[in-house]
Amino acid sequence: MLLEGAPVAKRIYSEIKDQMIRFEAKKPKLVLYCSHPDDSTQSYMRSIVKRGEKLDIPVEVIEATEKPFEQIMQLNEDPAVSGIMIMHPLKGIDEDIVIKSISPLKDVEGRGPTNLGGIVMGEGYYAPPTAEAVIEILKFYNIAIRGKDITILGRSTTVGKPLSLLFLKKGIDGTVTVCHSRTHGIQEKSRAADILVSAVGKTGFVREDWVKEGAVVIDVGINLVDGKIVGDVDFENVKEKTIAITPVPGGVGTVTTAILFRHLVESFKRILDGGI
Ligand SMILES: NC(=O)C1=CN([C@@H]2O[C@H](COP(=O)(O)OP(=O)(O)OC[C@H]3O[C@@H](n4cnc5c(N)ncnc54)[C@H](OP(=O)(O)O)[C@@H]3O)[C@@H](O)[C@H]2O)C=CC1
Ligand SMILES: Nc1nc(=O)c2c([nH]1)NC[C@@H]1CN(c3ccc(C(=O)N[C@@H](CCC(=O)O)C(=O)O)cc3)C=[N+]21
Repeated sequence: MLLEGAPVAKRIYSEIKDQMIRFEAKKPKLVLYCSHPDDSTQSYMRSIVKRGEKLDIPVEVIEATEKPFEQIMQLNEDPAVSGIMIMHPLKGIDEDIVIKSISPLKDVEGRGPTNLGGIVMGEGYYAPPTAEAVIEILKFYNIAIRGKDITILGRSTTVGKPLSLLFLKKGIDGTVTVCHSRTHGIQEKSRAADILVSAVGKTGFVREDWVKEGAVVIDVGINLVDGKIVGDVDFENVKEKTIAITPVPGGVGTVTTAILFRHLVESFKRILDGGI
């Protein structure tokens, strides 16, 4: 089975549109905060702006000045702003400090300590959209997670590490192994998985002999080869061994942006309900 992201994203966008109708004239706004964005960041920002246009949700791009802290404080206090995305990399500015200064309510990418820490505790926090997208795809296609052996390749703060915690949550109930560049026996650990997730950022990283017969493979990687997007998984060979696999493009990435907008609408609702 091909685990396409489009139907998953479509359902999320339709839920967002339903909620927007209930808000009537009021609208959430997303701010993309950037400093000298590189090509990949610019293209991602363009795709978010476009999606905002389709959903009739304003997306504003704000460039960093020499006083980033004051800018963020202003955005935190502005009731018209529902979500803030700190575009990575933030050139010439300490990105960590800026991330820590966003209000947790508006941290729709779940990058700050409150939201990241919140995943350890449970509900009510924003998980990084990419990590959440992986779980969303598995649930959409009714792939059982409970009690399964899951191997995650990659331990970044935006994907691998938070995803391991989402899989561990009570009610999701996966058993997780997280691998990284210092892991011994990564091939065996991959082969042991019922569900294998690759978030490494290397083309052809996951080969056929790394995958158990009948496994589910989720490819988070986005790598540019000759101007084309490819994942981490040697798709053509690996797919024969799997019962389900995500394509790249058209898989996890498609759902990631939808989750981002879902968080934005949630933040908008919370701010409406409770004030900032
Ligand atoms: N689909 C989507 O929406 C998104 C896709 N991505 C893509 O996912 C991929 C991962 O992104 P991100 O997590 O930010 O990347 P990072 O570069 O932050 O992390 C990569 C991880 O892979 C590990 N790794 C690198 N080389 C090896 C190796 N040879 N063996 C084992 N582990 C290795 C690193 O280990 P160590 O920690 O030891 O260095 C690290 O934990 C990228 O291709 C990125 O473009 C990212 C975000 C969103
Ligand atoms: N705060 C922050 N969050 C990010 O998530 C972030 C960032 N900064 N800075 C830049 C990088 C780059 N990035 C990409 C996302 C999608 C595609 C991409 O190509 N997406 C395909 C879909 C890919 C697929 O379907 O799998 C598309 O939009 O058509 C590329 C690059 C996010 N980034």
